[in-house]
Amino acid sequence: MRVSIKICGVSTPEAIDAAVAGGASHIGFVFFPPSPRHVGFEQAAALADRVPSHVRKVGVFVDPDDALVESTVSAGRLDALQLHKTAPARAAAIRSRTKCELWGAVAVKRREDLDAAQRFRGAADRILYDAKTPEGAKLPGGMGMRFDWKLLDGFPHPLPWLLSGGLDAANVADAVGTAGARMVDVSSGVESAPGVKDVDKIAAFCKAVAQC
Ligand SMILES: O=C(O)c1ccccc1NCC(=O)[C@H](O)[C@H](O)COP(=O)(O)O
Repeated sequence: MRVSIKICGVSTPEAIDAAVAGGASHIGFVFFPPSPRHVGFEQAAALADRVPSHVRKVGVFVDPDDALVESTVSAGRLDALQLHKTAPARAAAIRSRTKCELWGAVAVKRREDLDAAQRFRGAADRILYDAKTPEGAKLPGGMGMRFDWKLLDGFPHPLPWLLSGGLDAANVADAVGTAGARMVDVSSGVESAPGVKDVDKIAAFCKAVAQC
């Protein structure tokens, strides 16, 4: 069965073109100013114009307020919202208000961290399992950190889900096989420097996923 791909933290037309050429189903725009991948409203609008309609646009947020969500959904013509560090009740409210597909990010280091996924039942449409970044880290994602993929093996997922955290062309086949993922997300693993997407790495990642 085909494994779907989200290329996250895209901020240039070249990276969009590479993701689309590689067969990505989703492209992520980060709306979080401390991130090297942050895009503003006008930039998001211009990038969105470049994304063909069969590829879904995902806004990535850290516990956003309503004003930010509304402005970016409109500017980036977003199809889905990926919320980090956001309580399930708040996620449900944003989902109800925007009518966008809602993805709840679950930060994982130990097995008990997976309990958070259950709390998104009824509040989200999909779970993104991502590596938990260290206490006090500037970013809750996009840091190239992995977690133990074996934690997901046999886990009773409450919702459709995707695997994230420290993936790259060299390890994605192992990750998919170990976790049983049908969808993967990558950011720093297809970059040459923080926030700088590398079109060759995007192509290599997509090729590696296609061979899973
Ligand atoms: O990527 C960011 O800068 C970011 C900032 C704030 C919240 C989330 C962020 N990224 C979330 C993602 O979906 C990343 O793709 C995911 O964490 C995996 O990143 P990486 O380990 O670098 O592949």
